[in-house]
Amino acid sequence: MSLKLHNDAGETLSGPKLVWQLIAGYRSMYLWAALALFISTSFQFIIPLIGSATIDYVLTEPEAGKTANSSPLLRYVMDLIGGEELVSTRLWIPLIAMVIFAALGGLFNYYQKLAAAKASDGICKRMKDQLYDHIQRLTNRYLDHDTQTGDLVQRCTSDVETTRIFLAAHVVEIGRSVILVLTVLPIMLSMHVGLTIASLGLLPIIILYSYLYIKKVKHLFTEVDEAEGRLTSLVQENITGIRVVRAFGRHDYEIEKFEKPNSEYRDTSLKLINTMSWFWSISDIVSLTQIGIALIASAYLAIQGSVSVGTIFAFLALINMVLWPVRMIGRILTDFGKTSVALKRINEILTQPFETETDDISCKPDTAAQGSIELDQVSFSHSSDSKTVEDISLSVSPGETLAILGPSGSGKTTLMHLLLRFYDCDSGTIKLDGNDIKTLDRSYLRAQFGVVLQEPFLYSRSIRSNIQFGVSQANQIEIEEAARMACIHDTIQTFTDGYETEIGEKGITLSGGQRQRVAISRALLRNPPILLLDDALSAVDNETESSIIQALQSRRGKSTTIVIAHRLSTLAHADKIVVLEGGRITQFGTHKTLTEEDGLYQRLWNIQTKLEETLAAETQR
Ligand SMILES: Nc1ncnc2c1ncn2[C@@H]1O[C@H](COP(=O)(O)OP(=O)(O)OP(=O)(O)O)[C@@H](O)[C@H]1O
Repeated sequence: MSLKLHNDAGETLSGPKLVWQLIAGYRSMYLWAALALFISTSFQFIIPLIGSATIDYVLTEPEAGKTANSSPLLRYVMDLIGGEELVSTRLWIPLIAMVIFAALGGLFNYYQKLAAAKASDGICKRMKDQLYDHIQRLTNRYLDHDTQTGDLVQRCTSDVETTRIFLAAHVVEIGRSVILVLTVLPIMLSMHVGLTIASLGLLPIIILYSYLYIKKVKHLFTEVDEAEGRLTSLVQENITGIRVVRAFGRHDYEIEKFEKPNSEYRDTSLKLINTMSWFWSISDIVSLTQIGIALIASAYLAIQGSVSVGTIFAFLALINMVLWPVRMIGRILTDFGKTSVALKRINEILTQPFETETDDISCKPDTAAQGSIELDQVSFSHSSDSKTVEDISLSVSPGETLAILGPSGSGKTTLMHLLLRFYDCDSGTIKLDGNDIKTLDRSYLRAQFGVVLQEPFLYSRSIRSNIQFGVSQANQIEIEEAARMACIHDTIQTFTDGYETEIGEKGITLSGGQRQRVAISRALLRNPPILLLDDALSAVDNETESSIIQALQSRRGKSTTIVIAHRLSTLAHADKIVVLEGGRITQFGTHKTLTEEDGLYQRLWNIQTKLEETLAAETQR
């Protein structure tokens, strides 16, 4: 059952509606917990009443007026445990009765807590699953511009935990408070109306005060949560970039940079603690005043002889039973304030549109693509300032190799992202096998590509599971074949654990070139109709580069290949070469035609061949 925490207008629900929606699917479990709570609370009531009845009918001298002023309820309780004649000779009866009721109360309390914990853990697991699932499907625009990784992590962990604590400890506690107030009140009223008013008169004030106070300070919970989110993001970024910090000797700068959000977090936390301390102190003063008033009123009525000692004993025990949960209402409201802020932040993610939200799929072929690609007047901008790629038209036939060259920032990677529909082009069309990719199912579309991104990301898992990432059922022979083509098989064999070698945080660190080659193996293992290599050989040496190119050429005709590179040696073999400058195609041809044509390609060719000649001459000397 999926979680829906907002109304039709997309606003996060609030108050009881939010809690009701949150516990959807687990309401019956909470009902059982509430029932257990009710039974456990009832047993708790009986204990002081047994004590009071024993005081009034057995322990107090039966002077005129005293037992006569005892309440009918205590009379009933005394009869229930056997009557004063029996109890006066067997004082252990009330004692055993109290122990039995306490034990039964404890047992039901245990069940109540277990049911609430199961429900809260279940709700939060569902919430985390849903968040994780949703994050996988968010649009690239949202991930690029509207959020930070650390903040996302905080929402999925700390905010969910805040919710869990509230659900485990407080949802049933609200029930307890309501049950207590609703049951204790008639019991007290049945015993003595005046003393009840004196004992509970401040209760509405405490409840109203708690409600208004928490409402007023709720914004502080948001501030603390946001400050924590900023801090988490900074820590996450810093740990990821720790080598850069060290290489540039920027520890002091980074420590100083950390100081500000860290201080902000401390200051907002302190502000919240200070505000809440005031809240608790004032609520304590009112509660203690309430007990004081009850004590004075009891003493006055006892001196007058209008209430029995047992009634006073019962009242004092019952006031404590009610005041504690009423004071808990303050804590519940506080935690509910925190939880509703956390849920709002969680809901912000859950209400983000999926990247597939506006898809209008009219075409989902059953077979793999042939691999023909056609771009017709494609334009796209990352921001409203300028176009990232403009008016791009080109075509690649199945099995052909297209190379893209261009200065940094000219839009090469963006073009690749458009092919994969990480973004949709603003105008123009991209077709795969004659079908507009906007009409194709995204997972079908992406399954047609083997991609090596510019910064290949590898998981902290074994080399095998990294290569196997896109084809989990691939066997050892297929994995090794892909690794051989990417010229990484021999290197893997030198590792003690071979393909089982753990990489990343859990194991060895691969060099940049090795990472690229593992990523190429991963892409090749899919045997994709289209292979996209974005600067995928930039970190490998010339010799390995030429071996990989040879291996790729041996696959010629099997896949359409699109290669982005800065080194002309990587591009020269391509069937077609496109030169991209400032987001536009400025040259188009083959290596031969472009070396003869005035332009960027020729200039780079001249520089690179001259460099190679100089190097060769230097080596001969
Ligand atoms: N997610 C993004 N949000 C905003 N702008 C972006 C984003 N990605 C890229 N850009 C901008 O788009 C332009 C083209 O970037 P792109 O990565 O496509 O260039 P490139 O030709 O692949 O560069 P390089 O050769 O350095 O990899 C750059 O000006 C870059 O700043």
